[in-house]
Amino acid sequence: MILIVVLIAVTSGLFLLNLNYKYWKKRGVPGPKPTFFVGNLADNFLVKKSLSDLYAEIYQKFQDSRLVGIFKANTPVLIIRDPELIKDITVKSFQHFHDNDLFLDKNIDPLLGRNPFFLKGEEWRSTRALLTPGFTSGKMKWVYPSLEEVSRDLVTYIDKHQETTSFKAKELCMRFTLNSVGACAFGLDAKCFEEDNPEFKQIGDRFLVPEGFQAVKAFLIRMIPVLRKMVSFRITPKDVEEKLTNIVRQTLRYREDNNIVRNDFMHILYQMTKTNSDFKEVDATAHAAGFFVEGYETSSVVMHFLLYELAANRRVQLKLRQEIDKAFDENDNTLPYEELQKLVYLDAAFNEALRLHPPVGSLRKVCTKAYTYTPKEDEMIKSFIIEEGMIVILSLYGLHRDPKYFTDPDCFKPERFLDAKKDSFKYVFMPFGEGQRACLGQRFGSLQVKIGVAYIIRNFEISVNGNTQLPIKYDPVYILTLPKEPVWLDFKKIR
Ligand code: HEM
Repeated sequence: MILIVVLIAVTSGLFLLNLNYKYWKKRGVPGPKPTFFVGNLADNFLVKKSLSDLYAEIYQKFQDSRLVGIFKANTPVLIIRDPELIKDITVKSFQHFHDNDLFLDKNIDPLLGRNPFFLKGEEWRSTRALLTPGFTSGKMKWVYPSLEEVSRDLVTYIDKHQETTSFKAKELCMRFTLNSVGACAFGLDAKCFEEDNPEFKQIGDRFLVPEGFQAVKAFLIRMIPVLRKMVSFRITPKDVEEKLTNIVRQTLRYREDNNIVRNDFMHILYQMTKTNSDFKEVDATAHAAGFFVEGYETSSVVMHFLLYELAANRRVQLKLRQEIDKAFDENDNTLPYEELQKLVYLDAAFNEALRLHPPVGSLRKVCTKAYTYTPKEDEMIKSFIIEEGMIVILSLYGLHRDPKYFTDPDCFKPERFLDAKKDSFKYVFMPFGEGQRACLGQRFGSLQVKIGVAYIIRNFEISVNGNTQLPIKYDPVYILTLPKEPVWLDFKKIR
C-alpha cells in the first residue's frame, strides 16, 4: 500500500513538473528546451559555468527575440533582451519591478540583511533615501584627499615589492580598496600595505564566500525557492559580523569621547545616530559594513580587470599614460579631483573594462505587480501577463558583448566610448544598473578605481606575467565576475 502511495506521489510530481515546462510554450515565448528537474541551468548546478555565463549564452542564442523563457529548476524565468523593455522594467514601469530577487532576513544576517541591495519595498526606499546623501559629488570631494594618500601608499608598496615578485592583480587591488574603504568609511588605517594579513584583509577574504553548510543552503534555496522562508540563511560569517561590529562600535565611542570630526562616511552615520532616534548603532554598523563590502570588492574586481586589459594592450596603456602624465605634470606631480574628472581616455578605458567584465554579470529583478507584456507588431507572441513573483533577468554580460551594439565585442577598445554619441549605449551598457535601484556607490567606486589606476600608470609599466592562464575563464561559483585562476602582473618602475 505504502509503495503504491509513493508511486502515485512520484508520478504526479513528475507529471506536474513536466506540465510546468509547457509554461513558455503556451505563451509562445521562445526559449531553450529544459532538462528534467534542473531546467536550463544544469551547467551552473553542476558548477561548470557561472550563472552570468549561462544567461549570456542563452541571450546570444536567441538573437531575434525581445525575451527568452527559461526554467530555473521548474520555475519559469524571463530573460529580457530588448533595451526598450529594459528601460521599461528599470525606469518607466519601475513600480512593477522594484525588488531584487535576493532574500536575506535581517534577524539572521543583521549586517547584509539591512543593505539596500537586499531590502524590499518601502524598507528599501526609506533606507536608500537615508544613505543617498553620503554619496553626493560634494562628499566625494570630501574623501578625495584620503584616496590620494592611499594611492601614494599603493605606489610605495609596489615599489618595495616589485624587485622580488610579480603581483596577483586581484590581491594587490584588494589591498588598495580595503585601505581606501578603511580610510573613507571608517577613518582607519587598514594596514593592508604594511602587514601581510591584517584584520581588514582577513575580513575581506571571507566576507562574500558562504562557507560549508551555508553554501549548501544557498544552493538548495536557489533550486527550491520556497525554502527561503524555512531555512535560516546568512552570507556574513558570524565571526566577521562580530569583528565588524566591534570596529564600528569602538570607532563611534572613540569619536564621541574625543569629540572627533573626520571627513568620512562614518561621520555621516554617527550624525544619523544622534539626529534620528530610529537609527540605532546596529544600523550604523550595518551601513558601515555595507560600505565596506560593496566598497572594496566590486571596485577591486573592476580595477584588476582594467589593469589586466591595460597590460595586455600596450597601445592603450601608452596612450593613457600620455593623458595621465600631462595632468600630473601640469599640477605639481599631483592629480587634483577636478583634473581626474577631465581624463576622458581614463574614463573610456574604465568603461571598456566594465563592458567586457561587468562585476555583476546579471541583474535579477522580481515582478512586484502584474505587468502586461505587449509584443511589437512583427512578434509572433500574443500579449501575456508577467505574473507577480516572476523573476526577470537582465543579462549585462550578454548585452555588453552583443555585436549588434558593440563592434568587435570581445576586443578592448576604449575609443568606442570616446566616439559614441551621448546616451547611445543607454540600456545596453549598464554595469551599475539603471533607474532608481542603480548602484548607490557608483561615484565612489569609479573614483577609487580611477585614481588607483592613474597612480599606477604614472609610475609603472605593466605587463601580463606568464603565470596568468589565458584566455581568462570566469569562476562558476563566486557571486561576482572573477577569473577562475588569478591574473598575474609585472610592474616596471618608470619614475
Ligand atoms: C565599480 C564598482 C561597482 C560596480 C560595478 C557596482 C555595480 C552595482 C550593480 C550592478 C548594482 C545593482 C543595480 C541594480 O539592481 O539595478 C549595485 C547596487 C548597489 N551598489 Fe554598487 N557597484 C560598485 C561599487 C559600489 C560601491 C563602492 C558601493 C558603496 C560603497 C556600492 C553600493 C551599492 C549599493 C548600496 C547597491 C544597492 C542599491 C539599491 O538596491 O538601491 N557599489 N552596484
